[in-house]
Amino acid sequence: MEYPGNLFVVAAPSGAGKSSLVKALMELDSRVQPSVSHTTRAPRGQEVHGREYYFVSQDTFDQMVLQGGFVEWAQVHGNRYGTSKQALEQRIKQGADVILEIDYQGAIQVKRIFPNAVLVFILPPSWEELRSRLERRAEDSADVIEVRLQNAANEMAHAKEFDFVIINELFERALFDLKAIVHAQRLKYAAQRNARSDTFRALNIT
Ligand SMILES: Nc1ncnc2c1ncn2[C@@H]1O[C@H](COP(=O)(O)OP(=O)(O)OP(=O)(O)O)[C@@H](O)[C@H]1O
Ligand SMILES: Nc1nc2c(ncn2[C@@H]2O[C@H](COP(=O)(O)O)[C@@H](O)[C@H]2O)c(=O)[nH]1
Repeated sequence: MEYPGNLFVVAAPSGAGKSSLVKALMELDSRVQPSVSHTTRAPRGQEVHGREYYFVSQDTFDQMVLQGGFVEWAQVHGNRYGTSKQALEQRIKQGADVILEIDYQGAIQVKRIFPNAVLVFILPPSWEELRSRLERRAEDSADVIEVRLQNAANEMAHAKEFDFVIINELFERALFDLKAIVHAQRLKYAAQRNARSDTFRALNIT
C-alpha cells in the first residue's frame, strides 16, 4: 500500500534564493518533486512553459479560479499565481513528497487545507544582499526589482507564521538546513505510521 507523501512549502521575498535552494534540494533528493504553478506573468530568461510555470492568459486563469481548479492562488508583484489542485492531490496520493515554491499568502492558504504541510520561510542575510542578488540575477527590469524590494518588507513580516525560518547567507549552510527539515518531517511521519507496523508489534510498543 502506498502512503501519501509529505507537503513542503517554501516562501521568501523575491531574490532571497528559494528557487536555487529548492532546485539544489531536488538534485540531491529524487523523492522531492516540484509542483508547477500557473501564472499570468510573462516568461523570464530561459523559462519554459510547463517547466518553471504554465504561462496562461488572464482569461484562462479566471476560468481555473471559477472552476475551483486551484488549491490556492494569489496576486504577487502585480501578477497572479496559482497551484493546481488536481496535480498536487494526485502527486501526494501517489506518495511523492511535493514542494511548493509560493508566496506567503498561498502558504497560509495551503496550511489551512493541509494542516500537516511544513512551511519554510527563507530570509536573505540583509537588505543590501537582497538587492544585490536581484541585480546580479539580471532577469528583471529596474522597475520590477524596485516593486519586489518594496513588497519584501511586508512578505518578511509573515515569516513568524511559518514552521521554520532559514537564513540564506551561505548557500551550503541553508541547503543543509532545508535538507534537515525534509529529513525530520519524514522521520516524524514514519514514526506515526510505524505505530501500526510489525516492528512496533514485535517490540510490544502500542
Ligand atoms: N546564498 C546565496 N549567496 C549568493 N547568491 C545567492 C545565494 N542564494 C541564491 N543566490 C543567487 O541569488 C539570485 C536569486 O536567487 P533565486 O532566483 O533562487 O531567488 P528566488 O527567491 O527564487 O527569487 P524569485 O521569487 O524572484 O524567483 C540568483 O542569482 C541566485 O543564484
Ligand atoms: N501564491 C502563489 N505564489 C506563487 C506561486 N508560484 C509562484 N509564486 C510566488 O510568486 C512570487 C514571484 O515569482 P516569480 O517567479 O515571478 O519571481 C514568488 O514569491 C513565488 O514564490 C503560486 O502558485 N502561488
